[in-house]
Amino acid sequence: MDQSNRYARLDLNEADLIAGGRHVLCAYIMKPKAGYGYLETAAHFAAESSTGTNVEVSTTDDFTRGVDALVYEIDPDKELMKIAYPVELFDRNIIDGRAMLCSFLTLTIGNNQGMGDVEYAKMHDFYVPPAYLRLFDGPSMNIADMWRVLGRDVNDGGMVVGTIIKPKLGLRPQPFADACYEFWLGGDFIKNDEPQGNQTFAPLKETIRLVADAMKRAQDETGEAKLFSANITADDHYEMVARGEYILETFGENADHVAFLVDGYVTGPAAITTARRSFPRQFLHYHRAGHGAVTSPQSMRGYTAFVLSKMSRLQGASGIHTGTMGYGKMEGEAADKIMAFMLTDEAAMGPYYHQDWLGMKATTPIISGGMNALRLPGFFDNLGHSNVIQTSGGGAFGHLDGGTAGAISLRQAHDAWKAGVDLVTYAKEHKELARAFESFAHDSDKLYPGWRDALGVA
Ligand SMILES: O=C(COP(=O)(O)O)[C@H](O)[C@H](O)COP(=O)(O)O
Ligand SMILES: [Mg+2]
Repeated sequence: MDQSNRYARLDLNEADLIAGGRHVLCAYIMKPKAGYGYLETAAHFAAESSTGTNVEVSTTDDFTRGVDALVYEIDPDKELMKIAYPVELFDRNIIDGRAMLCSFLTLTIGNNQGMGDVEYAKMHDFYVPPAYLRLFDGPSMNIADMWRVLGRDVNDGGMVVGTIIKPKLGLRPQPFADACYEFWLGGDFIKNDEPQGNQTFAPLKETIRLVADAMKRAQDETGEAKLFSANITADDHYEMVARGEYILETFGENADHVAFLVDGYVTGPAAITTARRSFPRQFLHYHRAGHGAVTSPQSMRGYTAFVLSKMSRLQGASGIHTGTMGYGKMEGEAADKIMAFMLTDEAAMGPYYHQDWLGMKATTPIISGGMNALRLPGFFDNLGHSNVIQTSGGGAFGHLDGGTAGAISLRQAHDAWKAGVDLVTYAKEHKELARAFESFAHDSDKLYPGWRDALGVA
């Protein structure tokens, strides 16, 4: 059944829809299955994503028609389809009338992902009007709060030097805490790797007790504040809260040095909101393991990493992984920096829509995945600043002289970039950085040809 006479309004103008403030706009790359017309499929997509189904139903009334999602633009050659969703379509909490991200997803990227007439459809951008934006929690904390704990400038405090405890799994509590202590002697911030939780060989309660003690000892030794991002990801809301409460109680006077890591792709928006609302005074660290299944450029369905990032700011993530924009080991490219700008700026342009955040706090980009000291300058040049959390797991614990030297080499690379000094020149006076060149020689050869002669390494 062709529903384009009801669910398509190609006469609608995007600027008018935005000025009207009544619609959430979504841009998709959509291809119909062979034999289906573009507009007809787009209209069926909008129907299935709002008030309709594949046939007319007798229960539809005039009010229903007023909240139809509408296809307002198509470009079949570019496979582009844009849909306007009336804000009233989205479910609201009974407890406080606020918005919920799961409802946004259920409609805009729900059943439409499995339709028989759609070859593929992927969301590349969305626009949120002020009336809907203000119903989201947004972040309560971000990197500024970390800078405050670290005693830095709260507007331009620079890179938070971080790591991920490696190996990814398989350390018992004491060696885990020892690795933390070692890194903290040179660095600022440690996160649990995302699968680390309450394995039988490393019970959370015992591990956290030892890590809290390691933090105290590292702070005494260095005279600096240290930060830990503890994984509280779980299926069960109560389990997450139990973990969070135990962790805060155990860190005691250092509880404000603790972030909570939630793996928000595998657990979904409910776990992010659990952390956001149960622990509004903690930095909420959104890890996104698994997102590549839908966000990879190879995947033609789901949504992009840009969309994932933008959603995380609405939900209230303090920080989210944004990949390494082509400078690390994970898939990504330099142009991914628009993802970071959408997270941090008061207003930013996405691939299709300009978004004004109306004062909603920024979400901090977390840069991670195959990074080390040598890769940082190129990364910062591309981004244009270094106000990010950067975690190097292998890049710290893979340093030939261990985790402390690894941490120091990362800080030195950041200092060199800040000072505008070439990394090889800086390494002549900074031995941990020089040893990073030797530790990650494959990268050094590629990024800094001639480093061997300059640093006197065979
Ligand atoms: O454990 C790591 C990186 O370890 P290492 O530094 O040893 O590579 C993170 O889970 C990845 O950063 C995830 O990817 P992304 O940050 O792109 O979500
Ligand atoms: Mg990891």
